[in-house]
Amino acid sequence: MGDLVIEIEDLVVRYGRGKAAVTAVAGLSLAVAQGSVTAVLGPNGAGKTTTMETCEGYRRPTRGRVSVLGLDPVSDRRALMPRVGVMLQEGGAWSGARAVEMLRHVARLHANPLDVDLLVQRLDLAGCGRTPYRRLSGGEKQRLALAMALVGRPELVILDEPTAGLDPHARRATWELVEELRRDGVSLVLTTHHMEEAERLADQVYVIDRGRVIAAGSPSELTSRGAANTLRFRGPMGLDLRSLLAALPDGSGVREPAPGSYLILGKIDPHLLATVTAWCAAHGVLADDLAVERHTLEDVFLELTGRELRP
Ligand SMILES: Nc1ncnc2c1ncn2[C@@H]1O[C@H](COP(=O)(O)OP(=O)(O)OP(=O)(O)O)[C@@H](O)[C@H]1O
Repeated sequence: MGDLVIEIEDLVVRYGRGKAAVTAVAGLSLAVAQGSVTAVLGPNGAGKTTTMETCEGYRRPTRGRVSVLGLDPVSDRRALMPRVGVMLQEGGAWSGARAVEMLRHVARLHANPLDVDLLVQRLDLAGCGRTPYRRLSGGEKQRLALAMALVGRPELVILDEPTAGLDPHARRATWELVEELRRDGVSLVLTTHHMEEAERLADQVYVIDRGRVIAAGSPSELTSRGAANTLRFRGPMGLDLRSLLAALPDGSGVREPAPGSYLILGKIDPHLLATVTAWCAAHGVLADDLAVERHTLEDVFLELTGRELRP
């Protein structure tokens, strides 16, 4: 691993005090290597935003240590500002200002900004360039926030759910931009609850749940841990999972993540496939859409927590 641009050690962040206190981050450690893309993947409320805000200097750790580009995000905030591009979930913009004017203003604050016109074109912001911020659509706000994070050519970019609410076209444009930045040597951290996004973009993924890291590794390390494949089928809801599990080899798992949607985890081989179809035949179940698929990060999360990544 090269130099670290972010180091978080045993971070605890609590909101409120006493009995009403909420522990949003509960002893989380992670590291971001220079020039890499790191994804922080977790369900709603896992503590992703709180962790990112601590790196951005907006929150103080209740306990633990956070270092960004070797500096303290709170006390060295001024020194870090020009070097770190931040995209918040809420955009952080002025309601009456026009989109492209805002971007030009932010560009002027930086010594060596990107070409604003090019960025506007890449993020498809030309059509709404004269629209006041408060009138932008959700997707336009997201794209503008991304442009504002990138315009100063930061060394490190922190993106909180950069593609939430974007249509597939805008999502792909964002992914391509992230890939280009990485090629240019920029370090990126992004939070997401989309496993496809983490799988496609990230060199390193931290899966977090309830304020803690529950698994970490490259996407292929994570998905090849435990089960390599997943068998899926659809059938009537509420099948007897215990009976099905009893028919399967030791080490297999059976879940019904959504009503009528079944998932079998474990060593998926021809014998197991035959066992499942035989069980279905014996129980009068016609298995629809039966498919063997590569194990995904979504499956990893389900295996580790018994819950789904997305609500
Ligand atoms: N200002 C606050 N005051 C009290 N509790 C808070 C505050 N901000 C967040 N929390 C709580 O802290 C926990 C973690 O929230 P956080 O926003 O960091 O999660 P997240 O992983 O980013 O979630 P999401 O994917 O929904 O954005 C949640 O239980 C949330 O309700």
